[in-house]
Amino acid sequence: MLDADAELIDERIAVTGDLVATVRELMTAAATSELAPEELEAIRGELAVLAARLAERSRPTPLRQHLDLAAIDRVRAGASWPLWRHNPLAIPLDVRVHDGVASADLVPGPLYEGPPGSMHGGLSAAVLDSLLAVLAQVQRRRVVTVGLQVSYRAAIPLGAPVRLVGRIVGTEGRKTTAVGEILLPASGPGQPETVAVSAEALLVEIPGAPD
Ligand SMILES: CCCCC/C=C\C/C=C\C/C=C\C/C=C\CCCC(=O)SCCNC(=O)CCNC(=O)[C@H](O)C(C)(C)COP(=O)(O)OP(=O)(O)OC[C@H]1O[C@@H](n2cnc3c(N)ncnc32)[C@H](O)[C@@H]1OP(=O)(O)O
Repeated sequence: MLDADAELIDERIAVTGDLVATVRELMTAAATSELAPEELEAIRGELAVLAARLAERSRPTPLRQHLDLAAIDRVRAGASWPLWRHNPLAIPLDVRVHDGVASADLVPGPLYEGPPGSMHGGLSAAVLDSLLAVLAQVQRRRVVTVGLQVSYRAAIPLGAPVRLVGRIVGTEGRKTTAVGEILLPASGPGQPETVAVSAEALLVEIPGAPD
């Protein structure tokens, strides 16, 4: 690949990431705005114009940054992995892997609501699945999830920080078992974090290099 092509791809990845981050802000603003209905209708018209403009040239699926062998090396050297940066429907996570433990910080926003005031269980499952799949992929295994068992132990309030952690507990042939947790902050100094959600994933290696 020519340097100029690589630069263009890097620029597209960066600019689309920023665009999608702004779209996420827009999604929250649209869902929660209490402006007058006429104003909402006017804004909808302006946004429809922008959506059509973006769609003038498009690809079939979202832009995706590849967690390929080179990116895996960077993550193993301490860089975080910006998971789901380019898909506004997914919850973005900056995943770090240190000493075999994957972690990410998250503040559940208003759009993550399931039961009133707390995070939707399917979304909790999705973020843990993503974290554990990345962790397996960082071991240079191209995997898909074939099973995910989730236990919901405490509600996750919206707007407050939580921490995701995950580690691999077993590998047998093509199969990797990994466990993860969503942790609520300690209530005070010296207090433990509370496990709000725990999950165990069974991941199976599929042919091909990680990408
Ligand atoms: C929107 C998604 C985007 C995904 C993006 C991916 C990467 C992005 C890049 C970097 C970031 C990475 C990840 C983060 C993002 C998201 C990832 C989330 C992960 C997922 O969300 S991924 C989607 C859901 N996932 C599937 O779409 C899998 C469907 N599935 C199959 O494609 C086949 O099932 C396959 C090919 C896996 C195996 O098929 P096969 O024919 O090659 O092999 P076989 O059947 O022999 O299974 C081999 C051994 O696994 C055991 N085994 C199989 N299935 C089992 C089950 N359900 N329970 C218990 N054990 C099971 C067998 O018992 C045997 O075990 P044993 O060897 O001991 O007999």
